[in-house]
Amino acid sequence: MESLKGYVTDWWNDMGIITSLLFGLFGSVIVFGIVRQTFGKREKLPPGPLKIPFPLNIIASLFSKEGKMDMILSAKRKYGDLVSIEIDGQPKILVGSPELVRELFVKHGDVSSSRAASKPLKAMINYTGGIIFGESWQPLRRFSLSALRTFGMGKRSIASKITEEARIFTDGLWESQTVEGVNPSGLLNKAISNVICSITFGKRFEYSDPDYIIQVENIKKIMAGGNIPPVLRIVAQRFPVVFRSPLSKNAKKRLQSLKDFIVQQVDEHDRTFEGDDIRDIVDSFLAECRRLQEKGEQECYIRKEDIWMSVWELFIAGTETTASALAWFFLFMAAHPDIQEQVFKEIVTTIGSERAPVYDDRKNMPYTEATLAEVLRHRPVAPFGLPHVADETIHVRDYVIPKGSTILANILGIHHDPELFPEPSKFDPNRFLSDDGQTFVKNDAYTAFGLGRRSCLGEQLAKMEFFLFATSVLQRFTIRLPAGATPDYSIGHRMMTLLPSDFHIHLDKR
Ligand code: HEM
Repeated sequence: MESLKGYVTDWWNDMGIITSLLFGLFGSVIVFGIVRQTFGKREKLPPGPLKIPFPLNIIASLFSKEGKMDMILSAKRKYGDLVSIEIDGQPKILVGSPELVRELFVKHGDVSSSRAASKPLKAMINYTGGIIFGESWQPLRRFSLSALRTFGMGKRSIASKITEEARIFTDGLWESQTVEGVNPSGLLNKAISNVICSITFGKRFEYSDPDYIIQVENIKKIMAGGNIPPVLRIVAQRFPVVFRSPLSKNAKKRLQSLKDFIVQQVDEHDRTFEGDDIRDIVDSFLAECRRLQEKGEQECYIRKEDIWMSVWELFIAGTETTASALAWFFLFMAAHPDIQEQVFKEIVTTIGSERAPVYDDRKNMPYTEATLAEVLRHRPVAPFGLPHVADETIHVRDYVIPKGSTILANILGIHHDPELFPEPSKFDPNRFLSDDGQTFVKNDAYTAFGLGRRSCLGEQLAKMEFFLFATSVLQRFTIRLPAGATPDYSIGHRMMTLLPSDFHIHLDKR
């Protein structure tokens, strides 16, 4: 018995020494880590607000008074130009200076240009991405850019279609006006979607067409987050099965309806396809599919059954952005009659009051061009661009951006940085004009269309639409706010676009 006791005591003593050693070693590692983190030059994540772990972040989001936009703007002020932050339960890196955006998206463009296809869309409608979110984005982007040039951007033919759409829109606006004025947003969405329809499907739809109304509404709802409440989005990051549950039923119905509409157009094009008469972008895709098929499957970066995803992305990227830019333009013009008059003066001297505007007119209209740039400076409608994903770990300044991180350009923060744009809250087109007011002057910090190899594919088209719609309306009407109303610059709830809260304007014939 005595010997057993002695054995246990010895063993305990021995273990005590080993345990002490282990504890000592463990403690040293921690102390070393703290010292190294505090004093050593060490790679670290960019600073940012405290990350609240799941599921506490759901509770925090329910009680948070700060909107998403405010949270992001205040993060730049508090933590600087490179911030790590969680949005809807997902970690992101926010890039808040034009130099850093260039460094990351241009200099490190070879490892920062991927995007990740949306999990909800994959789960709900088997969407794996096209030009924007597909894995074969490089050849698809090259091909789409050339197709867009052929059927849209910079071409006189599409310019005249845009001007015609702008006329129909302006008439519609005038006819819809009541004593309370008119909210331009609904008609704008229909008109701008029609421009994409003209380019992709070779036809436009009547604003009263019930099927078209459903699709415009679908795009609007999808852009607003597909009816999925923010809390559910946080949960779904952990449990993607939510996207297959009855909770997502409405969202899925909308997504499927838009998919069916596009697939139907593609099938119709396929049935009537003639190789020597390429009518629009869908025909261009079909012709490319056939060419690739003849060359053999391996090189096939687009298949007929995938075309809908690229067309879908053109609608998603090209409708609400441009429609919101124009909505902000109307609001700013109504709120600043003096600026509106200066734009009108330029319209009268350059275009006159009879001839319809053409895109070339902008070259002689620096004040108008400056006003349009100032709208997108003040309210960049794609405030964080589209998410990029780091393919490799990226070292930038003293920080590290780990492989797989989602990176967003904080365009809104850049455009409201007083160092880059003095008095950023002031709407002032003069910041884009030379001292004599005769020349439009670029500003390198202006990043409304993004930078680098994933910058906006539709920039030229968007600029054409913006100019032609804005001048077509102001040529015929004065815009004003309803009597007694003050301009509301607050931002309507959206995921990726920055659109004004609902507002009314009054039109008076010139
Ligand atoms: C005022 C209107 C618009 C603005 C401010 C705008 C802005 C942007 C921005 C900031 C990006 C993301 C850049 C990045 O990720 O680094 C983007 C991407 C894109 N935009 Fe636009 N956009 C507008 C209109 C349009 C239109 C009309 C089209 C239609 C054809 C379009 C098609 C695209 C596409 C396809 C992409 C993705 C490019 C890629 O992933 O490679 N955009 N846009």
